[in-house]
Amino acid sequence: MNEIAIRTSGLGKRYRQQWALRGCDIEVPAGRVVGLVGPNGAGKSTLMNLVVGLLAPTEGELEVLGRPVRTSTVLHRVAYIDQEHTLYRNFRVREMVKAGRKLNQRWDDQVALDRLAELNIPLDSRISALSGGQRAQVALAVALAKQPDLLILDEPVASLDPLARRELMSVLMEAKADSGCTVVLSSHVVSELERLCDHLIVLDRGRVKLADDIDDLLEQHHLLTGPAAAADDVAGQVVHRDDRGDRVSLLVRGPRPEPGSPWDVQHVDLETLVMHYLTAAAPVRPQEVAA
Ligand SMILES: Nc1ncnc2c1ncn2[C@@H]1O[C@H](COP(=O)(O)OP(=O)(O)OP(=O)(O)O)[C@@H](O)[C@H]1O
Repeated sequence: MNEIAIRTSGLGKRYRQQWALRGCDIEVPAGRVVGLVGPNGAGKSTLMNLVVGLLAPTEGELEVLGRPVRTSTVLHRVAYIDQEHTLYRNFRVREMVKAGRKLNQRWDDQVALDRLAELNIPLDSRISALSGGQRAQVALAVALAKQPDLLILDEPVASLDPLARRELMSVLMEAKADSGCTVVLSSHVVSELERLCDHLIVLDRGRVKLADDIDDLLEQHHLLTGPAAAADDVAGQVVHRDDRGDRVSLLVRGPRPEPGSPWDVQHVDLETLVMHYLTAAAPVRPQEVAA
């Protein structure tokens, strides 16, 4: 299947004078588990809110599951869990399930009820009386009962303790394996997502720094250490450079140096890769200078 779950072209969102997201070009193949990473204020929530139709773009194009978001019925194929876990706190769990049934065309009661039973969450409990981990699990059960083709989770584990995090992630991955839907998860922390995701988007100050399948990213990047005098001859894009006297360390996107070159070549792990992209100087684009 070659369907594209999310495609954006020149996508931008501005709040008054400030661009929260700009020049965003991404293409996420269907079926991926996508990690959306970046520091505070990078634009992660803004991008997610655009994808689920809660915000309208200021500029650019956005297609979700092959359709423009706001002009089609695509949104009933999308489920979204925000940082507050999108629940009515005065409702009982049973009432959340009932509301889901009423509001969603593709709703499957059994999906929600089976998951809640597996997690021992009583249907009579008030949402406000549940622990943070249980609330997150109810939100996930409700989202999965929508039978979405695209599931978006904005920092789903940020407020959870380590055990609740692990449990939520394991339920999520099990559900993903069952349904094959595309999942997008945001976090500040790469290590939190690394084991789960096969596609990565790195945002910083409203710009996409990196967007690709993780295997390809790790294949294409190398850490080189060698003589500073040879740095200008390295093939590929130097993402990050660290000078230490007459020696230099480079993170390079491109071909591996030939055997016999003066470079010591090492693989790069995902956390180091992202850190180097986030600390690399932001490129200045002509429209930013003019704006
Ligand atoms: N409703 C709003 N009005 C004005 N500015 C906003 C609004 N929402 C977000 N912003 C600004 O847009 C930028 C991107 O914010 P966004 O919430 O998308 O980032 P984020 O990566 O999700 O951050 P965090 O990790 O802190 O949640 C920030 O500078 C933020 O202050």
